Amino acid sequence: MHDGSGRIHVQGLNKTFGPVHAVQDLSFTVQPGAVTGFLGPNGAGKTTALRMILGLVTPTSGTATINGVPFAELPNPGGVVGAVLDAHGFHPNRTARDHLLCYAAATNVPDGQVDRALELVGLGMAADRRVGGFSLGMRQRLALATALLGDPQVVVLDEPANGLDPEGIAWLRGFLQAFAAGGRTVLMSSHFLREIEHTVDRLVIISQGRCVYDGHIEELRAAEQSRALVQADSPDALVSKVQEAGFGVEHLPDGRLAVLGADSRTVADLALEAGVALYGMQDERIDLEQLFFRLTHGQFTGLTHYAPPASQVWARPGGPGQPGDGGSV
Ligand SMILES: Nc1ncnc2c1ncn2[C@@H]1O[C@H](COP(=O)(O)OP(=O)(O)OP(=O)(O)O)[C@@H](O)[C@H]1O
Repeated sequence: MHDGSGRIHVQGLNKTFGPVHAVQDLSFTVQPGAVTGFLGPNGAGKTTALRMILGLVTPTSGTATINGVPFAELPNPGGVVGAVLDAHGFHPNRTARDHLLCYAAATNVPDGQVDRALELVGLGMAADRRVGGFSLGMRQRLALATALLGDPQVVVLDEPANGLDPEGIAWLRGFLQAFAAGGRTVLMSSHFLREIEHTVDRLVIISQGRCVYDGHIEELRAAEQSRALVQADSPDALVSKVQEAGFGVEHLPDGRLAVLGADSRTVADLALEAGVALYGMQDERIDLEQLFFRLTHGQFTGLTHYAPPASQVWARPGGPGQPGDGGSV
C-alpha cells in the first residue's frame, strides 16, 4: 500500500464559513521520516485544515494531497492514512477491543490487526475493559490505535497530547518519533508549543488561517536571542551607533529601544562612544515560547534577521519543507 512517498502537500488552501476566513492561502509540505507539528492558537484554523487534508471539508479553493492525490482519490485510504480528530466519540459500553473490531469491519481491516494495534499503544491489558471507564490518556491511546489499524503510511492527529499527563506525553513522543524514524509521516496539531516542542522535528505554525512559519524547530530555536532594552536621551544618535556596530534595533511603544543580540554592557559602551546618556537598561531573553507568541500575534518585527518574505511564510529559502525536497530526518 505504501508508494514510498507519504508526502502531504497543501497548496493555496482557503476555507470560508460565511464571513469567517478559517484558512487563508495556506501552503506547506509535510515530509515522511519526521514528526511535523501543526501549531497555532485556538481558532487559528488547524482542525479545518486537517479536515480538508482528510477530505472531510471541501476547500473554498486550493488543494490538499497525500501521495500526490486528494484523500478521496486514494485507492485504499485506510491503508495509507490513519487519523485521529476526536478522542471522545467512543461508545462507553463497548470494550476497547470491540471498538476496534467494529472499526476494522467498517474499513476492511483484518480482525487480527486489532490486538496488534492495542499492543502498539500499550492498551493490551485493557483490551476487554469498557471504554466508559477509560481515563483521557487511555482514550487518546485508543484513538491512536484506531488510526493505526490499517498499518498506515501517514498519521494525522488533531491535538493528540491534549489532556495527557507528562508521562503520557513522554510515551506519545517516543511512539511518534519511532513511527516517523521508520520512514512514515506524522502530522500532529497542537495549540501549545511546550506540549510538542520535544516531539516534533519540523513546525508549521499558523495564525488566523495563514502560515507564519514553516521549517525545522531547531531553526526557530536558533532565533532565540537576547536583547538589551534601553532608555536613551538621544535615541536617534544611539540607533545610528548600534546599527553601525551591526546590531538591529526596534523602537518599543514605551519609548525604549531594543537592541537585538546585544547585552546592556555592550550598548552602554556604544552609548558612551556616541556621547548618549542612558537612563535605564535591562537585558531580556526571547525564548521559543515568546517567538511563537510573536509569530502568532503579528509581532514579528523585533527579529529583523528572520523577517518573513513577502508571502508572509517564514521558511528557509530552498531549505527542507519546500516541495520535492528529500525529508528532514
Ligand atoms: N463549521 C464551521 N462553521 C462556522 N465556523 C467554523 C466552522 N468550523 C470552524 N469554524 C471557524 O473557523 C475558525 C477556525 O477554527 P478551527 O476549529 O479550524 O481552529 P483550530 O485552530 O482548530 O482551533 P482550536 O485549537 O480551538 O481547536 C474559527 O473561527 C471557527 O469558529
